Amino acid sequence: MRRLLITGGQGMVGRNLRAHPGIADWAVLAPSSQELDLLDEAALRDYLAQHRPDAVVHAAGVVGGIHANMAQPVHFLVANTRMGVNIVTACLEAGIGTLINLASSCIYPRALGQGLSEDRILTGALEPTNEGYALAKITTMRLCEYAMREDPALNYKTLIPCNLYGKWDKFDPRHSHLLPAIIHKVHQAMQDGLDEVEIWGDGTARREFMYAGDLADAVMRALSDPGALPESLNIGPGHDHSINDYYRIVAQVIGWQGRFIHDLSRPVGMKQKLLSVERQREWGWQPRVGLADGIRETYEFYLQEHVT
Ligand SMILES: NC(=O)C1=CN([C@@H]2O[C@H](COP(=O)(O)OP(=O)(O)OC[C@H]3O[C@@H](n4cnc5c(N)ncnc54)[C@H](OP(=O)(O)O)[C@@H]3O)[C@@H](O)[C@H]2O)C=CC1
Ligand SMILES: C[C@H]1O[C@H](OP(=O)(O)OP(=O)(O)OC[C@H]2O[C@@H](n3cnc4c(=O)[nH]c(N)nc43)[C@H](O)[C@@H]2O)[C@@H](O)[C@@H](O)C1=O
Repeated sequence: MRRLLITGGQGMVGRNLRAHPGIADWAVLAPSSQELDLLDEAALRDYLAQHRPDAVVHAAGVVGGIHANMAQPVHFLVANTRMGVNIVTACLEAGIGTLINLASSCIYPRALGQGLSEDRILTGALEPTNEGYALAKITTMRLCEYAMREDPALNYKTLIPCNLYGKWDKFDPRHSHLLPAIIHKVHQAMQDGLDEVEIWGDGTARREFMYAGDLADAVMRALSDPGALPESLNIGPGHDHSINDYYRIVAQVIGWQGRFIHDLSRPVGMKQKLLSVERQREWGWQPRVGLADGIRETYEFYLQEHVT
């Protein structure tokens, strides 16, 4: 059986990948950061030499929502750049032919708003609230492209997902992305009998969110024929909603009937970042899980894992 190393195998994306039915075709290596610290170049080299994976999915990273990114730009830039450079160079050294690298829609110029197509990366200034993280992601993506330029036999391909949510998400408000934050806030309001929930900003900014189980499906498909992938490929539903819409939809799914207020002192970040899914369509794939269903699944997970 072919061996697959999933970095970040204990994280949200990694756990969803390990739960995908197609993973049964692979012997999976999913070390935690304690077992394999990707910041430790020598340990990574030894690990690859010992375990000799046939392919690698790079889903490890220092990841968080707008608040975490703004609070720790040094950590987000340094750790993600080091991890990215280490995994790509170690894979090259170990002679691994297939690497699926995960970037993020925040690598696009902030002013574009919508129709973010893969050829527009590095055509304008980045969003300041996550610039450090975006620079790290761009560096790793470009490194993959340079590696393929030097050796066209390699498949070091980058998937660029939109914002994600799902099982194994982080719900702690210090780290969370928008959707898990809403689930936590609305659930807490319901538990505490509150009739008000606070939205950061005026709620008119827009975000594209995809269920992490769908990203796992895209990664599995990428692994099944990495040669068919372009160098970089956006992954998302191709439509977005306003922040206010997400709050309304979560409240509906959870069954909370209070009202929303806006805290205009909170950060808003990009007004819109909607991916172009033209290449994704040509690739012949699209996400399947609708927003209300995905939120329902995520809320069930939250209730099982996070509420005592
Ligand atoms: N969540 C999102 O909305 C989006 C995520 N992405 C990308 O998808 C990928 C996965 O994100 P997600 O699953 O949400 O993130 P998580 O925070 O859930 O998981 C990240 C994983 O990275 C691992 N990790 C962190 N530091 C190290 C290290 N030094 N050495 C080894 N492993 C480390 C952690 O391992 P451990 O738990 O063992 O410490 C953790 O399990 C990232 O590249 C992210 O940028 C892209 C777009 C959107
Ligand atoms: C995927 C991408 O995700 C990150 O970018 P982001 O999309 O800006 O992050 P976010 O998911 O935290 O959404 C934030 C939007 O939502 C609004 N908002 C309302 N109320 C809450 C709230 O309660 N929490 C949060 N976090 N945001 C809120 C908030 O005002 C803003 O408009 C990158 O840093 C980087 O990690 C990355 O790659």
